[in-house]
Amino acid sequence: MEMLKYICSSVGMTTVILCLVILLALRVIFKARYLPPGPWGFPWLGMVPYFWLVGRLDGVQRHEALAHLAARYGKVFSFTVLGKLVLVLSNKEAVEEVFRRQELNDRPKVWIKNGPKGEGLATASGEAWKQQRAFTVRILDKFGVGKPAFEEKIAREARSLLSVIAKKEGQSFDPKHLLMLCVSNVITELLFSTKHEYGDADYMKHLDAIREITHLMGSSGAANSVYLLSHIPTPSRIRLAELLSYEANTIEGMIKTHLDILDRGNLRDYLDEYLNEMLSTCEEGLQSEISRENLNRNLSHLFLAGTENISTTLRWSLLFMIGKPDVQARVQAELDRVVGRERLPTLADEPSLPYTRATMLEIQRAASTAALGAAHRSSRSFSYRGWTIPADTTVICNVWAIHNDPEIWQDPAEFKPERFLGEDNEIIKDACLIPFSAGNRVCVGRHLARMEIFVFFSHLMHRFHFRKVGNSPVSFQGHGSFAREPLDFQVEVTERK
Ligand code: HEM
Repeated sequence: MEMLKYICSSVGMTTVILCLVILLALRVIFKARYLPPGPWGFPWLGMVPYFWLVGRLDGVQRHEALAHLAARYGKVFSFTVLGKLVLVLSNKEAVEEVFRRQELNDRPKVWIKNGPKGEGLATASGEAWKQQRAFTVRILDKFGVGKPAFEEKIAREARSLLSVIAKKEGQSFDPKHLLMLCVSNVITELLFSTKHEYGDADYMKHLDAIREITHLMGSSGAANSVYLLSHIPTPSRIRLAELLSYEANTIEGMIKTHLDILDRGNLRDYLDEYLNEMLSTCEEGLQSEISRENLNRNLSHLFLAGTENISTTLRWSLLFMIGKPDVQARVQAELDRVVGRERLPTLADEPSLPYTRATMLEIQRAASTAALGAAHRSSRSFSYRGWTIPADTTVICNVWAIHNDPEIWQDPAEFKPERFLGEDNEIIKDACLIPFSAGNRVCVGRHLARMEIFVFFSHLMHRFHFRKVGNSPVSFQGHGSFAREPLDFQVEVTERK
């Protein structure tokens, strides 16, 4: 009784609160001893105010802010955001080692209120991810994606692009939509056996929606992984849900058409293969994650990733070429010497084109289109370099920081293809390049991406000379961390004879 009275008195209450605060502080300090170093941040909010302030006041992008923190706290550091622990890897070896671990195979849970249901390959975790990944790798392999036989499909698109650009001689134009369309035709043919014409205004709107989805996904970021916050109807979240529903409905239309005419003896594309697999597991009475529920999102992720990342890399490539005319001239001189003017370049020429290859590697380094990769989540606690990383930690690979690390690259802000060439003009194989991330969830489309970048870039350089419009200097400023893209720009072309 006396004890209770003491606790209720103001002195007692202050003592109890003080003890609780000390215990809490000790717990935080004790836990932090086992974590990689990092900034403390505010209670619960963690580093949110910091990112918000440097973003709003100084225009610093998320990947740049994380690179500044890495310079201070180390290439493996941690902090909290909205009560969640975040581990940031800014070192290639660390990414390769950590992302190889089974407990890092998951993605953070993301809630999009009123968004489409189901889990696609890029966002799924656990068994849903494992099965969809294995299925996708098998089907891409079956269709020869990334293998020499697939080259002609890409080259056909590249030739169509060349004829459209040839008509633009004498005018300035923004290459964004043209590049998106030719790249998207490669992936839509693979997924749905469909293609689109260059003048198709409705499809252009669809491609613009895809770009907007990518940017809104990136900007809504961490808040979408906190259930209560993700349900606050901000204008960008409402817009994102609208766009995702529109996109899911478009894909649903394709699924229905495919189902109506499905011929299980003649599977034409990825969607046919998926439907066939679904029906087979159903007939055998097996439980599977290759399901009607996941199909729509799976197609969406492949379409989105297969269109946005490559077309953005190609936009960067044209920007670097108009900003660095000397590099463009050297690429063209090499193409002329090795390929000649009578035919277009092919993949078989690639080994004999070291400067062109080095230029493509430098484009990928300097562009870092997937600047922060895609976040992983630890499903269990794990030890790494003596630290104990708890379950439910978000783990990020800062691709941009690795590609701009002054300890690895001399003058990282400079565009210099030579950095990828050895003394005998051979490509330096073990360069610290990681555009597709690493480990078990490494980009599933990387072979296709490398092939497309070579075919489209070499065709464009072989056929046209690209130059900037006007006298102002070309800006290599990028924006966005989820899909880092250049600011809009215009080009002019001259056909090379
Ligand atoms: C320049 C082009 C590309 C870049 C820079 C790129 C980059 C990346 C990165 C950094 C990741 C995250 C890997 C991780 O979680 O650690 C990723 C995942 C992914 N990419 Fe790509 N990508 C490109 C092209 C493509 C293409 C053409 C496709 C479609 C075939 C594709 C489909 C995917 C998918 C589905 C995932 C999720 C894989 C998973 O979660 O298991 N990407 N990509």
